[in-house]
Amino acid sequence: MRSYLDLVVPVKRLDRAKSRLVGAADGGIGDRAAHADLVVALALDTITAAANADGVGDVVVVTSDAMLTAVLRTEGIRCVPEAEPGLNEAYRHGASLLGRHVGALQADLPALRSADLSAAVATADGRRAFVADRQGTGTTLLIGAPGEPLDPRFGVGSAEAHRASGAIELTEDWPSLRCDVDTEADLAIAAGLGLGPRTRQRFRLSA
Ligand SMILES: Nc1nc2c(ncn2[C@@H]2O[C@H](COP(=O)(O)OP(=O)(O)OP(=O)(O)O)[C@@H](O)[C@H]2O)c(=O)[nH]1
Ligand SMILES: C=C(OP(=O)(O)O)C(=O)O
Repeated sequence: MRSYLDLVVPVKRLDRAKSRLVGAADGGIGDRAAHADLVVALALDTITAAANADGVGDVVVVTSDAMLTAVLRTEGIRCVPEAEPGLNEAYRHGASLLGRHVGALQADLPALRSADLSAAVATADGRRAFVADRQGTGTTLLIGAPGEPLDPRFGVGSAEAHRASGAIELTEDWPSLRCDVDTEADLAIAAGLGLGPRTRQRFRLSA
């Protein structure tokens, strides 16, 4: 019987997160509250789709942001503070709190469809595996092998780093799982795929 995959989703403090998206929120540039709301919306749409995916068990968000923690907890989402700063540190900390089969999911996938994530989990089939972002250089999902350390290698060039770590690259066409949003252009592409409801409300469509 295949085990459920528990997921760690990290989110930076809202005043520092998604700096390349400043100005994309409905309030435009200079509206820090609107930017924070957009980051929360991206995370909520990602986490909601992830939590509803077949094959996914628990989801834990690692963040040291008090406002984000309050909002996510209202939605019934488990949050824990960072033990130390840094993205891979956040993944390792979250993984240490979960079961024996753990994955790492980026929090900026606002077009994520549960079916794409389920298909990736099923295709990995218990092997250490990853899904590259749309550009092919970054990573949106890393799945650890059951009982093995997650060993996250996120950051610039993480697709190659995960390949080098022995993770199998999952190459199927799952556009919603590959569409991380770093820039306003990425958001427009995600909008073409179909944004989750919170992000749709917050994104100031400039076109
Ligand atoms: N908890 C935690 N999450 C992080 C950290 N660094 C990045 N993340 C999260 O990891 C995901 C991918 O990071 P990036 O795409 O680089 O996002 P970002 O750093 O917020 O965006 P930029 O400021 O534009 O570089 C996002 O969901 C971030 O919130 C960190 O130090 N701690
Ligand atoms: C940290 C990463 O994300 P991004 O490219 O979105 O910064 C990554 O892909 O490893």
